[in-house]
Amino acid sequence: MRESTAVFGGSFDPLHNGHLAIAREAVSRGYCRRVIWIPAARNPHKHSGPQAADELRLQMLRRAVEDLPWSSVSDIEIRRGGRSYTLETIKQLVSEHDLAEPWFLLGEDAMAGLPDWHGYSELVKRCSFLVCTRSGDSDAESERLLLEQRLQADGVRLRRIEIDPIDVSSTEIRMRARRGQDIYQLVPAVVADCIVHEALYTGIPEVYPDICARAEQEMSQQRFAHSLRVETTAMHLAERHRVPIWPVRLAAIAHDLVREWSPQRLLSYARQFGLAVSDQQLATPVLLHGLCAADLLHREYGILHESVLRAVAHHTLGQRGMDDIGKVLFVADYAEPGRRLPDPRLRQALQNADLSESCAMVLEDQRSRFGELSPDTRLFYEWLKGR
Ligand SMILES: Nc1ncnc2c1ncn2[C@@H]1O[C@H](COP(=O)(O)OP(=O)(O)O)[C@@H](O)[C@H]1O
Repeated sequence: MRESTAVFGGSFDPLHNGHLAIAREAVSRGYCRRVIWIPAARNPHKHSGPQAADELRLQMLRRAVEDLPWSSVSDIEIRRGGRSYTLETIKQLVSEHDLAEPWFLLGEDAMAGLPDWHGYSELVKRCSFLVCTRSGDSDAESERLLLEQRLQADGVRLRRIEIDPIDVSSTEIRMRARRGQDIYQLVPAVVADCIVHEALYTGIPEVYPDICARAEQEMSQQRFAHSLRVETTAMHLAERHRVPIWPVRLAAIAHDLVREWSPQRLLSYARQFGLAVSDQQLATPVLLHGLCAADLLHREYGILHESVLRAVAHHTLGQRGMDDIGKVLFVADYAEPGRRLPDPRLRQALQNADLSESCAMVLEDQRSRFGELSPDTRLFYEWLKGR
């Protein structure tokens, strides 16, 4: 059947609910019976390539559409490598799959740039274009019509699908992932799981080796060995409590990065970069080492992951509202196997407790050893106990 296949090309870095919605509309409105998703190796109109590796983008896409009988994924552009020219792709698809004239599925933002596509005049003879536009956007309507007339004069065969706008973009998802914010509302769950598991777009796996090397170089041997044990303990805890591993690893290896700085150096760093210093930290500057390490991760390594930064900043005194990554670091720092605990049963108890109970047990142990908790830590304890 002519024009029953739509080719949907894009970077899919990553695939999101907006992409899925337009493909679904194209099928449910009867324009095509199937959609072939084609992740680009490299979009020729963008300065930089995709951030996620080809294999991962492909894997996310495959998992996201595997239950949609009208969908299939092709890796021809990734296999071809280099700039992904749609003309080459269409020619190859037509010859390999005996496709009649296919549709090419496009978002509205891409429509205006069509005349600049490689081999434009040949491309428009080989496929028709299905363009998704925002319904109800009357301001843009006259501009749209002008553009359509221009394209039609060039021989472009074009159909519009009006859809309710889906306000989501891959850029937004990458930014949210970088900050460690929730993305489950914006992408299929399998895609979100993959992004979280691989720490995609966070920059964490990329900077981790440098930070680890710096920790080894700048810390005493003893302290570096402690950091490594905290990391291992934290990874076990993270696995047991289903907390993402990469942010935990980074927080653990970096938490004491500046622990051996002198009080003067900590105070002058905090002053230089305008960090808010509490009275307690002013009186005992070593308490600033978490805050300074978190600031350094952000400033020198571009880490924006909010949970990692908070976990590192507050690993010594704890914090009301601490999330799971913070709790894992807090517990691992106290209970790593190199620490001598007065009550050996604590380690055993931590095996079975949930993360909030574990933090509370650590605080109770600290109180029995060192006396009253500091005011901030008391607030943390009361919060953990639901008070
Ligand atoms: N929220 C959205 N609603 C409708 N179309 C979209 C949306 N997001 C992206 N698109 C369209 O999906 C296609 C693929 O987008 P993308 O993966 O960002 O790849 P690229 O920008 O590299 O082409 C483009 O044609 C784009 O216009």
